[in-house]
Amino acid sequence: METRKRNDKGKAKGKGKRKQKKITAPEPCSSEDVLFKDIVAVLGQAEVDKVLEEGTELDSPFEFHQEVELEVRAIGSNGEGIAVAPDGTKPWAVVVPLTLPGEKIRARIYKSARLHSFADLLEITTPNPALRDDSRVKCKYFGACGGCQYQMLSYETQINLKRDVVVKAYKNYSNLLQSSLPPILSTIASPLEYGYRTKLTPHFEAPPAAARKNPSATSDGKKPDWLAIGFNKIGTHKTMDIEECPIATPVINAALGPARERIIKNIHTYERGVSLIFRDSLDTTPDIDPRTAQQPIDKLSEAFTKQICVTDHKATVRETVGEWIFEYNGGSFFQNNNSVLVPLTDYVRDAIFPLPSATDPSSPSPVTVAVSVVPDTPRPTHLVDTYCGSGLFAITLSPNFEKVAGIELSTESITFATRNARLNGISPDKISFRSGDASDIFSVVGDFPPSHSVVVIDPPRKGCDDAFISLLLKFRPATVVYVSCNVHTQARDVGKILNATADAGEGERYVLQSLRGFDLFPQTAHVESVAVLRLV
Ligand SMILES: C[S@@+](CC[C@H](N)C(=O)[O-])C[C@H]1O[C@@H](n2cnc3c(N)ncnc32)[C@H](O)[C@@H]1O
Repeated sequence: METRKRNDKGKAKGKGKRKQKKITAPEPCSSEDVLFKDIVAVLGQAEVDKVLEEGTELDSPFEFHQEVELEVRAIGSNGEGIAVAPDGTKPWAVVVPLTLPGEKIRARIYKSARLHSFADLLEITTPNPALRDDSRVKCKYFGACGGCQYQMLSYETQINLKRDVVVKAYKNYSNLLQSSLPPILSTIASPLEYGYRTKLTPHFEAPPAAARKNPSATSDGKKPDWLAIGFNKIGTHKTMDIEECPIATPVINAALGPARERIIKNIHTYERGVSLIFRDSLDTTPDIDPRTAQQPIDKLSEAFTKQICVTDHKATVRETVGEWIFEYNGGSFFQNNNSVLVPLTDYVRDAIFPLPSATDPSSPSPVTVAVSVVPDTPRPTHLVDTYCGSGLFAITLSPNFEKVAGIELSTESITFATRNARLNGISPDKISFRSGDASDIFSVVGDFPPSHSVVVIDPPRKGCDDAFISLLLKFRPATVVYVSCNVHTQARDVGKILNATADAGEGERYVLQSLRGFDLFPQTAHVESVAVLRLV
């Protein structure tokens, strides 16, 4: 993390001199950094430069707990409204959750940082009816719970905002010229707007010592006032009590009540805080023997229609994605919105094997193309799924390839990926998984022909490290599909890949063929993004 001493130029010297504050620039691509870039866009670069030059970027014009009247100018990539300090004050932004551009608000300042303060919303004095309709809100905790930001917006507006996030991310982090970016397509909607989350992780703190010593005080079934089982309150690390969550699936909501009752009854037995897990799963009691599993698995049998809620981090969870069956460990990674996984995996497949263009005269019927440019590359035959988890992309895309290799850090996920391949009847001669750092895969795919290979990249939020990118560039697959839960690190990494090959010869240079967001988390500001890179 970059730090520098504050420029105290022009400040009183000697006695009474203010102690120098250390200015810590946010970690690049962190949510603070993303917010700061949004703030600069609102205040204007020239104004910001002036304040930075003066060295007064930490001198908030507001007192702690001051109430201010503001007009919101923009909505940031993290979902908060960004207002500016009233006329006559220095250029200064105020970040207020749950507010929308054009709205006039009253807010109370609670924290200040570089060129901005954070404030709690007190009142929306003039709402923006073109965007806000509070009757859309489906959750009684909305506005207090930190989970959702967008329930007052139409779903179309949410989708449009998420496209803007992708656009801004590539402008701010890719280090690419606008001319090297394809038109950023509209964000693909989630089929379910509520009731989609297949995983919930509420938490609670340990009881106070007095409650542990006096179990009778908590064993009457009534929830003590000090106990909150739920999620963080907006903008805080304080837990708020949550009895239901409308973005979670009905199966999870049905399990929340009984689980809460058990915890309340036994709370005196807990010595530490706990993070719970609720995962929507198919019934896992009928075991499937991978050695005898046939494809397609008979999903019409009861085993594949009865749903349960898994609440043990170590238990197996089972779900289907179209025709494919997946099992994974309750505590391990799996995408949290099942409804969008067929559209997502189909999209990746269609991006790798583009359909003929609607304007293509050889096409028998008009079809929609998934991509903007279709270079003449040989049909891919080999797939490398990096950061593969329990094999989502490797397995769902496997029919289109002769050979598939996956790699993933979690040995548990790799055990499941291997089992999932067997459950789905894919031969071990065709598909293999190994545990390790993603960059290790390039030492074992030496027999994959790069010109016929696709590398899928789906890393955690921090993106890829430089070692991975340099080995990827050495391997130089014809196609790279980068799926990301953090479009800012994706933009950074895609920029590195394109810039590293910008001066390369024919067939050695990557272009960004298509880019678009996917909405895995409706009602929140989060956006997933898929970038398709091709060698030209
Ligand atoms: C966003 S998830 C994607 C998983 C999978 N593609 C899916 O869609 O289910 C990222 C995965 O990367 C794994 N991971 C994290 N760091 C890694 C690394 N250095 N090398 C390989 N895998 C890593 C995590 O364990 C996690 O399973």
